Amino acid sequence: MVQAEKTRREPGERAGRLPAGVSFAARLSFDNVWHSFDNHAETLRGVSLSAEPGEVLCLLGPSGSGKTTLLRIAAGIETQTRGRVLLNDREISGPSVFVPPERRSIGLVFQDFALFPHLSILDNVRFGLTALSSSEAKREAMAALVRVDLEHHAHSFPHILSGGEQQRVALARALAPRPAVLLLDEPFSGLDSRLKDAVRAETLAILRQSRATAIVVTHDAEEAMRMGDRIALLKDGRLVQMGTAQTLFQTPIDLFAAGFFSELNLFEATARAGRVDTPLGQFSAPGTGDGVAVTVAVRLSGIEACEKDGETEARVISRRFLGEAEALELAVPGAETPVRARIRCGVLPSGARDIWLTVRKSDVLVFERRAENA
Ligand SMILES: Nc1ncnc2c1ncn2[C@@H]1O[C@H](COP(=O)(O)OP(=O)(O)OP(=O)(O)O)[C@@H](O)[C@H]1O
Repeated sequence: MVQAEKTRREPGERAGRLPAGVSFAARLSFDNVWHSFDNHAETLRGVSLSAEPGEVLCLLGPSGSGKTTLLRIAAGIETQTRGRVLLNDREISGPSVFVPPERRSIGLVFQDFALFPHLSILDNVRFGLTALSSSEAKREAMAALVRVDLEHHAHSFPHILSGGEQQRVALARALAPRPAVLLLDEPFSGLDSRLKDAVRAETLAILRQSRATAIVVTHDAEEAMRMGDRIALLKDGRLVQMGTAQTLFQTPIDLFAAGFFSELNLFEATARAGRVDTPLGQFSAPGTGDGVAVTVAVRLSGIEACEKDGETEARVISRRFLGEAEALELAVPGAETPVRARIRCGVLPSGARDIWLTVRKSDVLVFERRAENA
């Protein structure tokens, strides 16, 4: 299966061969959206966000944070309890408006692809093209299959296709009606990890070419960073932070956001004169008042280790080989629990025991301790 995937063209090549955009991209906005299932706690609590025309927006968050529910509300297969959904400033769902799913120009790709096993690939893709004549629907479906490079499988049945190919059929089916917005719910979660990177890159290329606005649900921060023009991070039904991957990674709004993007060592400290002391050294905490309790988060990847000339002494407790990197557990004077570090392989000689650490300042984040961070 993997071999066959490799013989295809690169995604970028496809863009040159086929006609450009197929959709009129639209802005999709959620305005103060609340939701709860009958007699259950709130699933969404006042979410307001917009996906801009033509952008790929990733909805990121842990399991149960409300990502799928938000997508289903946009598609019209779930209804919010309060708030509005707008497509290009036109309300498609609100207190007195409900545009049915088939009239929203919004396509949906499900987690499990949801292909009909008894229909050919072509008929699967044709399925949503009910507004067209039979011959037009066939032509459009074939064009959508060409777009995902699967026209040669038009008359095959889903079971003979690899997971990656099935995902592309699902994408072709969703794109065939030329939606203004495409919603993808964990589209790569069913794929073999070796296939994932290739299918993700291809999907992104196809989305760009289609020019549809896309909202992609994922719980994987790395995937969100690879795919999203912007990322909306959700927690417990609330929008925590929204921005580019760089913004969320470099300036996370709180400890939750920081921990979602990086593995962290945490130290509790008290700010004094704009600085905080930790077992890994003293760091600046600009703007933090004297006596304020803070959590200092140090990225595992921000700790460098060497045999001499570092800033903090440490003793190696354990080392685990991870290929390009090595995971270290270290005893550091003053630290109640082992400090973890992720260093490049080969930096420390095997058998190194007493070592020195240096922390990159850009990998230190200081957050005032609040109830939810504590
Ligand atoms: N039909 C339902 N009835 C009651 N509660 C539900 C129902 N479907 C989902 N929930 C709850 O609503 C919350 C949000 O679910 P949702 O599927 O939107 O989260 P999610 O972020 O997409 O999670 P996941 O990544 O696990 O799919 C969860 O706590 C879930 O248990």
